[in-house]
Amino acid sequence: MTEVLRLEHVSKSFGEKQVLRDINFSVDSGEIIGYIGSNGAGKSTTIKIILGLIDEYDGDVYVFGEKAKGTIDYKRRIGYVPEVSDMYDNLTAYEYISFIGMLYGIDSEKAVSKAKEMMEVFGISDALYGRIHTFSKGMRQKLSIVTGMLHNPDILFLDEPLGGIDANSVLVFKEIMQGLKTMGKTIFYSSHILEVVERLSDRILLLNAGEIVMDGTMEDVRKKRSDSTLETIFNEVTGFNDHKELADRFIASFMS
Ligand SMILES: Nc1ncnc2c1ncn2[C@@H]1O[C@H](COP(=O)(O)OP(=O)(O)OP(=O)(O)O)[C@@H](O)[C@H]1O
Repeated sequence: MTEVLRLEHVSKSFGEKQVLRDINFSVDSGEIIGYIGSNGAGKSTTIKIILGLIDEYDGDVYVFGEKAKGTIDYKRRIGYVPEVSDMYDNLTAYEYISFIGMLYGIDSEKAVSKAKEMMEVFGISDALYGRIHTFSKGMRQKLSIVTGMLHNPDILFLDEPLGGIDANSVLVFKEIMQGLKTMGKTIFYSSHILEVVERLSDRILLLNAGEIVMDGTMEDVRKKRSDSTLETIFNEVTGFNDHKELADRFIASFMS
């Protein structure tokens, strides 16, 4: 196995607020990493640092063995499906795909024909000439998955990729992930849908308040904890067991 990603002592603050504290981990090629944590734990920030979208941070990030800061070469080998896609809404899907293809040096016709087939799989190829601002949330997300993979990346970063995606397409998506894994692709996957994370991941990294508090395979994790699902383990590790009281409080607030 070849190491494709390493974070050493990565810390990040926004103003006074420290978001990441001394993050250390490495990832080998072909691994599927489930990166989980509560809202605001710092998952997207970590991914953006790795991708070079945030460049002010402490510590070091190595991608494909090279220090990431100031380098852009590795970006061609990386795919990114962001949590919220920043698309050019006035473009048609066709135009957007051609544009993304161009950024990656893929001929426009080739990019569109590849993307059209991928869109067919997700049942949205009819929208190829539609303007993106007319797309539903799920359609946008599917287009984002298509464009994130168009250039056949070696590592794929998926930040909550299933938002708005229908149950049938989720099944297809899970099979795609398994297929990519068989091909030796590396997948770094962040999601709150723990049932999917549990099923897909070789390894779980759990981020709590900016620190990695768990790093292991599902088997390792289960051995250490008596609970059997990732959801209960997540609740336990993040010290969360008052959901009933919180729900009662929430209801009481608007009833008063
Ligand atoms: N550009 C920014 N400026 C200031 N604060 C930021 C910025 N980006 C993120 N933060 C803060 O950093 C913290 C971590 O945010 P991040 O988006 O990484 O969390 P996350 O784990 O991905 O959360 P979620 O599960 O809700 O998507 C949050 O408190 C957020 O408000």
